[in-house]
This record gives sequence, C-alpha cells and structure tokens, in this order.
Amino acid sequence: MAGAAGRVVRRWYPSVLRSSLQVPALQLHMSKTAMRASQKDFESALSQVKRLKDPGNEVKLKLYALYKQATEGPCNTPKPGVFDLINKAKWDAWNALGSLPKETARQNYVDLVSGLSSSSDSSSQVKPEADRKQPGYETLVVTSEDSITKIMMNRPAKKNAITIQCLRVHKYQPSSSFSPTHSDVPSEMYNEIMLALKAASKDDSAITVLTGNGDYYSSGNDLSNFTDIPPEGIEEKAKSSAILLRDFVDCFIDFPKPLIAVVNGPAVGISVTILGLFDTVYASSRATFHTPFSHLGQSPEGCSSYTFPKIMGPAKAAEMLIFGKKLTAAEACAQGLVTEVFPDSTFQKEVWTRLKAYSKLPPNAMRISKQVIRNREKEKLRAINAEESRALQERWLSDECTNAVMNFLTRKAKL
Ligand SMILES: CCCCCC/C=C/C(=O)SCCNC(=O)CCNC(=O)[C@H](O)C(C)(C)COP(=O)(O)OP(=O)(O)OC[C@H]1O[C@@H](n2cnc3c(N)ncnc32)[C@H](O)[C@@H]1OP(=O)(O)O
Repeated sequence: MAGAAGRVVRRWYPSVLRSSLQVPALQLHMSKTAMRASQKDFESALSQVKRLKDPGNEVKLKLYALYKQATEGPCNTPKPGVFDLINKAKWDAWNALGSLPKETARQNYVDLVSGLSSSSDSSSQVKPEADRKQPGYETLVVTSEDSITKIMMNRPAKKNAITIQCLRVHKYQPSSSFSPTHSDVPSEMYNEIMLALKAASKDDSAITVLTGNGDYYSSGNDLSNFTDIPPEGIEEKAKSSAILLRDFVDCFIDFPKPLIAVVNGPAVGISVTILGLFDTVYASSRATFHTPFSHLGQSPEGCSSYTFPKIMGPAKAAEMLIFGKKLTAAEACAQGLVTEVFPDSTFQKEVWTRLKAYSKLPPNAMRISKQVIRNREKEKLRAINAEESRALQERWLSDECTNAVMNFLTRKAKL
C-alpha cells in the first residue's frame, strides 16, 4: 500500500514531499464484508490514480488529505512552520478534514478518483457499445457495466414511442421466470422494458438506468398502438391494453434496486408519469415534460394521479395532468419531479460520472434504503395503478380519444 501511494506521489510531487507519504498498511475498523468491498475499491483507486494525467495541485492535495484520513484518521502531526510551504499546505488539507470517519474518507477518495478517471482519458478504455450490448432486444439497447444496467429505448426515428405487444406469442408474465433469449422475445417496447427490468432486478448490477437514444427521451405511448384492432373487437383491445398497462407500471412499483431516469431530451405521456416511481431523475437542460392527456381524450396513468400531487402539490399537478402544461427541465426540477438538471453539452459526461460513483456504494444498503423509503406505499400504488388503468380502458373507447388519435395519425395534429 505504501509503495502504491509512493508511486503516485513520485509522478506528481517533488522529492521533498515523498518521505511524508510512505504510509503503513490500511487499518480498517468495519464489518468484514464492508471492509473487503471498500478496501478493494480503495486499492483499485490507488492503482488507478497512477495512470491519471496530472490533475493539478488542488486535486492532488485533496487526494493526499483523503488518503491520510482514510489510512491514519484525523490529522495527528504537529503543524509545520510557516516557511515550510509545501508541508504546511498538505497539513492544512488533512487537518481540514477534521474528524471525518476513515471509511467516509476512503469512499470520497474512491469517488474522486472515479470522477477523474472518467473525465480524463476514459473514452479510450470504454468498449464499443455493440460489444457490451445484451442480445435479445429489438426496441432497446441493454448494457451492463460498472455495476450499472442501462436500458436504452432505441426507436430514435419514432422519438422512442413505446409500442404494444400485439401479434407475438410470448407475453410478459409477472410471476414467471421467463427470461429473454434471441428467439422468443417479443419485439414490442412495453414488454421488452418489463423483461429488461425483471432481468436487471436479478443481475449483479447495483443500480438501473432508463434512458433514450437520439434527441427524445420518449414521446410516450405509440399512437399507432390504437390502430391494431384484433378480431375480437375494440373492447377486447382496450381490455388487454389496460392489463398490459397495469403490469408495466407494476414493474416500476416493484423494482427493488435504485432506479434512475436519465432524461436526455423531451419526454411525453407515460414516459413522464412513471418518473414519480423512480428514485432519481436527471434531466438534460433540453428536456421537457409533457402530459397532454386531456388533449388526447385520455386520463393520467403511471400512478401520477397520486405521485404528482404528492411531489409538487395538487395545484401544480392539476396544471400538468388536467391541462397538459408542458414543463421545462428547470420547472420540473423546481417542482421536485426532477432531481437535477445538467447543461445539455455536458449532460452525458456529468451524469455518468455521478452514476459510476453511486454504483460503487454497497448494493445491499442501497436496496434496503429503497425498501424502507418505498415499501409502505407499494400496496397503495398498486391499487392506484389498477384504478387508473380501469379509467383508461373506458377512455380508449370514447369519441374524444378516437378523434385525437385519428388527428395525429392523419397528420392533422401534433403536440
Ligand atoms: C399499453 C398501453 C398503455 C397506454 C398508456 C397511456 C399512455 C399515454 C401517453 O403516453 S399519451 C402521449 C402520447 N404521445 C403523443 O401524443 C406524442 C405524439 N407525437 C407528437 O406529437 C410529435 O411526434 C412530437 C411532438 C413528439 C415530435 O414532433 P416532431 O419533432 O415534429 O417529430 P415527428 O412528429 O416528425 O416525429 C418523428 C416520427 O416519430 C413518429 N412519432 C412520434 N411520436 C409518436 C407517437 N407517440 N406515436 C407514434 N408515432 C410517433 C412520428 O409519427 C414520425 O413518424 P414518421 O417519420 O412520420 O413515420
């Protein structure tokens, strides 16, 4: 360990600094499991740091201070004299960490190195997406890397509109152990998202992300879903769509790991309403949030009739859900629907740096925290989901809805 730290410093610091960085092996005071995980991350950060470009003196001092705090605890050496400038700067940085616990310092060190790695030359180490892509999905690109499973809606030419499974044989069964393979997966997006969530809930990733490919996050329900009427008639179509909708939203209610929406562009309809079931929502400054249900002769879904008033208050929720007011990313953030907005030019870089750091947190602790936050609402959310789905089943049979959809499909109307 001391050698690793020494090598880091040799690249950056003049010889006068080296001696003070030859530190003893880690002394950790945590449970065995946590200790193993954390020490491994820390050791990998120590070797990663050697490959970094010079990050500048300020960052080097931060790394030094966190390293000392993580390995020795609070600053315990006499303050260097005023003319010993370098050692005084180092002492000041370490001393400024006060009584920060060793394990927090270790985690901060790992986070800092992770942020530096991805913002320096990490692009050369990233495998092309095609190599990491999980097979079996036609409307999604699903990848797993860095303990993050990313589910990307992939119909950019159709603004990632979400299609229904209609003619295929296989259908998602909430209680089945069905998992996707190349040959038997249905191609439509509602089902594929459910399958991808189900697989992500069981894989070894720590967090799961939903995002969109192209300029849109998603334009919501694909309105051509309404044109595929089975021989049994339109009532049967409305009924099976309501069941599909309820199953789809239940998957989000029940998802056991931290679920993050990376909203890369405008979001419409159901892609907005389910955001209330996510744990974190990051938005590009270009994103907008639009729920034009009345315009479409429809009513809210995705548990938004409950989550939106809770998140933003009934008055703001009514403006969105009844009157279809479109929010900018900044407005959605101010109203609590969005966690944080990033400038579009740096959106991907900033968000993924943040998520990579979060994905290194202990996964079981994150799961339990989510359970504690969400579990007591689950039954209520399921009941609300069922009620919203029933209301929509009727709406889909109304003239108001039929006319609105026909107007879009015959190019007479657009949002
Ligand atoms: C199991 C069923 C559950 C249902 C749950 C209930 C869900 C409700 C909702 O989600 S309501 C929201 C429905 N969405 C919309 O009403 C959006 C409709 N689309 C638009 O108004 C516009 O396309 C736009 C504003 C999103 C983008 O406009 P623009 O930038 O001018 O692009 P284009 O219109 O040219 O779009 C390109 C291409 O994509 C097709 N497309 C876009 N969105 C949808 C959609 N939601 N459904 C079907 N197709 C869509 C559009 O037709 C164009 O296709 P083309 O190139 O002409 O083939």
